[in-house]
Amino acid sequence: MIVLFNCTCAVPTTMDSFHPVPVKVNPDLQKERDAALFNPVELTYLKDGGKDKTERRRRCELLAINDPDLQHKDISFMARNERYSNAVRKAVIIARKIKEHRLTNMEEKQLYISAATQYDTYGFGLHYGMFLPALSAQCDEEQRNYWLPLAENLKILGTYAQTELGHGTFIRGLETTAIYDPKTEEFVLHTPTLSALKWWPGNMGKTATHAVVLAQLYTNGKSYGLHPFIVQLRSLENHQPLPGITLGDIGPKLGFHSFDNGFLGFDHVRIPRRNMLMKYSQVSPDGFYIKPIHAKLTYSTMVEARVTLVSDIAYSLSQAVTIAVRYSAVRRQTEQIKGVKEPQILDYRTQQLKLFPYLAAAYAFTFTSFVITGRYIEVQNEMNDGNMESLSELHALSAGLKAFTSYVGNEGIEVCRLSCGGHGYSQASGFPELYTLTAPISTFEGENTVMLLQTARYLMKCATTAKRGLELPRFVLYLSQRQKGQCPARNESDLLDHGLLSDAFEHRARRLVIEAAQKMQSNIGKGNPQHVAWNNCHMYLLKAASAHCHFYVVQTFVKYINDTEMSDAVRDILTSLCQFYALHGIWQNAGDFLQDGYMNGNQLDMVQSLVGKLLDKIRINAVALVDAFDFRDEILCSKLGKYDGNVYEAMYEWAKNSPLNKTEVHDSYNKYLRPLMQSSKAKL
Ligand SMILES: CCCCCCCC/C=C\CCC/C=C/C(=O)SCCNC(=O)CCNC(=O)[C@H](O)C(C)(C)COP(=O)(O)OP(=O)(O)OC[C@H]1O[C@@H](n2cnc3c(N)ncnc32)[C@H](O)[C@@H]1OP(=O)(O)O
Ligand SMILES: Cc1cc2nc3c(=O)[nH]c(=O)nc-3n(C[C@H](O)[C@H](O)[C@H](O)COP(=O)(O)OP(=O)(O)OC[C@H]3O[C@@H](n4cnc5c(N)ncnc54)[C@H](O)[C@@H]3O)c2cc1C
Repeated sequence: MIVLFNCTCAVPTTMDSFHPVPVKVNPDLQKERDAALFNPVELTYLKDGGKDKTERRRRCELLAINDPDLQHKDISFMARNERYSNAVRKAVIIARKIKEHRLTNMEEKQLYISAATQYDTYGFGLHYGMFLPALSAQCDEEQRNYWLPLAENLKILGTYAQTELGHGTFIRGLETTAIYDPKTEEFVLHTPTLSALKWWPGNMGKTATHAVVLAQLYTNGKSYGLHPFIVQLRSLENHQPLPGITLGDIGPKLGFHSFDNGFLGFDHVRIPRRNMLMKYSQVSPDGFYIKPIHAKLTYSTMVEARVTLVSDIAYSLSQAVTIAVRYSAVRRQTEQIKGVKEPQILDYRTQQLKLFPYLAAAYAFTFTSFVITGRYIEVQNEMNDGNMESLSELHALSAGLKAFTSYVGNEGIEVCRLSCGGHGYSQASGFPELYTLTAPISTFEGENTVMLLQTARYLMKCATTAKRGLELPRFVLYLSQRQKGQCPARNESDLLDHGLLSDAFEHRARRLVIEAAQKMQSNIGKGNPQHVAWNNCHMYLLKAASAHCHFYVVQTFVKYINDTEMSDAVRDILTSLCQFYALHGIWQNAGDFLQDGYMNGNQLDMVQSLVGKLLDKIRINAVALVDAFDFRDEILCSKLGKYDGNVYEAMYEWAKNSPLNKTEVHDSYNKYLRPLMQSSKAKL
């Protein structure tokens, strides 16, 4: 009874509709599309950066979606071994097809990969996501010329091995050592304790042949801290671990079932001196150490990854709201008037209050990801010219935004799942994979609390700089400006003003940053050492960092609408969405706006009333807003979020494919149930 589930044949698509023309669209969904006040394709073009970019994206996605070699049964029906094997099989095909389709541009490659992997992890995720970036960023020219062609042509497969069993956050505490031996001009890599085993790196358990390993460098008897080394882990002949190397898979996890997160131990493994990545720091043949121009350049791979994760979260949250909004438009529940059709659940205010904040956040985070990616490229160019001035700023911004957006994203995906009732719990909904793929973003690439505290650390320094009247970078300039007294809103229409809303978030961020700085000062004033004062002030610091990020997102949303050309209809709906994002944020954090008297009870009443009124405006356009994300069914992988809205038919077809339905009578009947029931003497 098993059928190949993902084999949806491509039906010709028109320019405006990326979706195959369905035989029958659920009438409720059609009604929503007909009633929308803007054309979603215009918003799609805007989000993609232009009509030609949308067309290019669609072409890349269709190349993968229509490829018979990439089809397989639904991963929900696969056991872990099969899933791992399928992910590796697909990764190999993807690599071949990228060449065949001549996809040389990085963006096109990524689009193709993400369409080909659908809602599973990519079998070479760490190779492309961290190994190659680490080599690009940390190799000197000679090393680049040697290693990059090998890695780019998949002659070697890599991972990024930093975290250990005993330490993930506190990387200065990592225990793996790399001791230089000038006699042989080699480093000796060693795992001195159980807690020093590398633990977690993706694709390390079974796939990788090489790793960028982060280890404590010792030369001439002195310790110089964490440095990156490229190490061969497995034979290129038979894939066996090399002598002195212990490798394995760390076992099943909450999700990431297709991924071989691994462990790795070294027993005095020797590597050539030039396997230390030497762009920023070097060890000469006689063991002389040359230090980098900035102490934290070793950490740059993580900064790049955190920037990427903001886009990843925006993408996942957009998928979640697409599923939940479409489903809420076709699902009807609870008769209100006897004999009259039950309402669409999307009409319930509570449903709107669950979904629309995350719909707005999905757009807000998408625009934020554009800005932070742009800033990353600028700073990268400065750094390539030897100017490290903005590295701290980029670290603070990327760490904070990765944490802020992933908290909201994880929470949003779970709320979307809950909003779909029982069906949200089925694998058919797509939510279990979406949730478990996105959940660890709050942990990896820097645990979220720790990341927000890094942002707070930077903000505390800025608060001191501002107090001294010295210049601050653009994104924290507001800290040197004076508080503006009370919120000037007199009526609801004032509260819809984007400038006023952005000012409110600015005021809150500045107040909370200054408050945290004062708390730190008074704690230190009481004689506490810095680290004790820091711990005592965690609750203020976390709030300050979070408020700063929230302000950054609101400000970015406002600026995007002000600075971007768009039709009046699209501007109108994005304006409402931005107002809603900001007003809902004020309503949810009312205490912060009331605490210092910036807003009063009357203004808060108006905020709440506007949140209610904006629900109506978004309600009419909700389906069009999620259609504008432009996810094909093959990418969304959800029976609840199907473009045609024929949810029940799809769920029934999907359930029939469950492996338990292969036979009418399951083996366990003859093995267990029959003996139990037939041996029983008990009378009915
Ligand atoms: C990810 C995209 C891949 C896409 C592929 C998709 C498929 C694959 C799917 C999933 C892939 C998952 C991949 C996951 C990988 C990982 O998780 S890799 C491991 C990540 N680990 C971490 O992020 C560790 C977090 N910890 C740290 O970064 C640090 O320990 C720390 C918390 C920042 C503290 O560092 P340290 O103790 O050294 O520093 P401090 O004393 O606190 O601070 C000293 C000063 O340095 C500044 N600083 C810290 N970090 C940076 C940085 N990165 N850049 C610049 N400056 C930095 C810090 O603020 C201090 O500054 P100050 O002295 O001026 O105040
Ligand atoms: C799916 C997945 C994939 C991964 N892939 C990789 C990979 O490819 N390569 C790799 O090297 N690593 C990888 N990791 C590891 C990951 O980077 C770490 O788990 C992460 O950095 C968090 O570190 P930790 O586990 O030590 O958490 P811990 O630091 O032990 O966190 C536990 C708790 O302690 C709190 N805490 C810790 N320090 C502080 C502090 N200073 N102040 C306040 N609170 C604190 C945290 O907030 C948290 O609540 C992966 C992890 C996962 C889950």
